Amino acid sequence: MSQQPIQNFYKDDVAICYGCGKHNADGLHIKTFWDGEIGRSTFTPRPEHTAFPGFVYGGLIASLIDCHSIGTAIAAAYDAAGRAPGTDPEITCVTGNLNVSYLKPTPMGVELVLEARIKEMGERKIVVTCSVYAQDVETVRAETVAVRVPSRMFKKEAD
Ligand SMILES: CCCCCCCCCCCC(=O)SCCNC(=O)CCNC(=O)[C@H](O)C(C)(C)COP(=O)(O)OP(=O)(O)OC[C@H]1O[C@@H](n2cnc3c(N)ncnc32)[C@H](O)[C@@H]1OP(=O)(O)O
Repeated sequence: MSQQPIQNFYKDDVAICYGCGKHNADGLHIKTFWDGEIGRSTFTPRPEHTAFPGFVYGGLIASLIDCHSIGTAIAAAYDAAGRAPGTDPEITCVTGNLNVSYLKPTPMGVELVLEARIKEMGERKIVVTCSVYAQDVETVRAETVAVRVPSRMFKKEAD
């Protein structure tokens, strides 16, 4: 298991994503630990992340899956290239498609565990599956299409 989350290797000037940017003070700070096979993440929803009494808002869960799956895709792509994360040329992805199935209501008050796996590793398209567990019960399952893009896509025109 990597000691550092892949998000620690995102360049400082672009690390402002609401879901996973280390420089977004109001963000969720989602962290992805890749062990060569599975991307793991944990998150404990806060009271403001409630949908209805006792259960987690689905949009929050989709956000967790989104950034964790993109992080898993990026970490796996560095692995597939035989390179350490953060080495140049930088590998960057965005979400092309995010498909989420809510299998059961997800309870508040417990740590959620996310496990993501690579289903397909293409030149540009990386398909990632992700399950969310609450106390070992799978409550959500998703499939994400991560698309590799040039890192300049993250820069503003003026930069
Ligand atoms: C490290 C620092 C990071 C730092 C930054 C950290 C980022 C955290 C990211 C959080 C995640 C987000 O929320 S990202 C924000 C939300 N997402 C976006 O805004 C993306 C908006 N969409 C786009 O920009 C574009 O549509 C792209 C880049 C996704 C694709 O456009 P394109 O570049 O023209 O792609 P194209 O050549 O047609 O296709 C390339 C391959 O991807 C597939 N593909 C393309 N689009 C899709 C799609 N929507 N759904 C399924 N599959 C698709 C194609 O079938 C093809 O597969 P094949 O033929 O190769 O097999």
